[in-house]
Amino acid sequence: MDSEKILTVIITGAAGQIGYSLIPLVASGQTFGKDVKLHLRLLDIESQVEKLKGVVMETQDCAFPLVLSIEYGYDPEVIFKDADVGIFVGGFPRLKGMERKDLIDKNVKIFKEQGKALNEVASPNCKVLVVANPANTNCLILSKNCPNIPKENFTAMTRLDHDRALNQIALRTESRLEDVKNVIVWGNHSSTQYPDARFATIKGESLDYKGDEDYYKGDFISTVQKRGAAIIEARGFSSSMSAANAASNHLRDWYHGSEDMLSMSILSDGTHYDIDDNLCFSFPVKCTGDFKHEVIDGLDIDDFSREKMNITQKELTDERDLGEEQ
Ligand SMILES: NC(=O)c1ccc[n+]([C@@H]2O[C@H](COP(=O)([O-])OP(=O)(O)OC[C@H]3O[C@@H](n4cnc5c(N)ncnc54)[C@H](O)[C@@H]3O)[C@@H](O)[C@H]2O)c1
Ligand SMILES: O=C(O)C[C@H](O)C(=O)O
Repeated sequence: MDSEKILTVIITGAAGQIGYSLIPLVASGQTFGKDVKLHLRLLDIESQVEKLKGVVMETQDCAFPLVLSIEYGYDPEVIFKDADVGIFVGGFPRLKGMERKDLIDKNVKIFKEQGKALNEVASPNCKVLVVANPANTNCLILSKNCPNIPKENFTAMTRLDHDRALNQIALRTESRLEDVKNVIVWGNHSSTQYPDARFATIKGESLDYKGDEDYYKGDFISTVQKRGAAIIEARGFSSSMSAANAASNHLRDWYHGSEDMLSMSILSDGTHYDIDDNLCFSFPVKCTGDFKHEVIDGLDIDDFSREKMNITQKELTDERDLGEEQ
């Protein structure tokens, strides 16, 4: 008989909006499967522990059969113990009037401290997904402070942008979402990202990119780039249901593997698409199962795309340099 599969999964920022949508996806088995039992470890800051307690009570009341135990608290060295998977949702939010630099300053401190705790107490095979913004730079900082865990175990979330791009193409071409494949989001999870529809397919046939080039080089890109801001404008809060869904999709496909071309932000090593090393950059990837992924190399990069990739690379380089000043 196979031994029971058990994962210890930590979620930071668990008292927040995304946490509230993400916990049921993970705990119900939608993320890792119905045959994987879970120890849930939930972290938030000290002032939010009472709220987190309420979230824990609700999670208990869902009576999820897969959940073996739940622990919660505000000390990363306690909560990160033996973690197999870390989902980093908690961070300092951008407040009115804050510059990007202020946001990076605040989050560098958090991700340095959490990286050190992860390094000390998590499983050395721990797999990481960073959601909290600035997600790519937070992920880079986390990994730099966590030398015991291999670099390929660190990812940041551009899956929401990827899923947004799929949806825009389905709407534009009046296709079913399940028929649209092979979009790519390059670069940063920010308004400089480059959503690239050149290789997209519908029911296995190439998208008519050339026939609608003005749209795919124009409104398509800006709609996906600005979708997060449009949701904040409409809802008064940043995306949380769709962000939690994307986090779950990212982890599901990373764990189980997928036939699809997906977008994941990973730590660059300088060998893919002339992107510098030492950045957390979103690439087209193939997930091969058991938390393994490979960059899909060899796609043609035309002048238009290179220009877009350079813009987002420059932003990531600037963010990294700002972070390193701390
Ligand atoms: N990558 C993406 O696609 C994507 C999409 C949507 C939102 N986001 C980002 O995800 C993050 C969370 O969004 P939300 O809507 O859940 O925000 P939220 O403000 O509702 O929740 C964030 C939670 O994090 C907690 N927190 C703050 N500092 C912490 C720390 N040091 N340790 C642990 N917890 C801490 C807060 O107390 C709060 O409970 C934000 O940074 C947001 O910008 C990313
Ligand atoms: O929180 C934000 O700034 C937006 C969020 O990252 C999103 O893409 O919805």
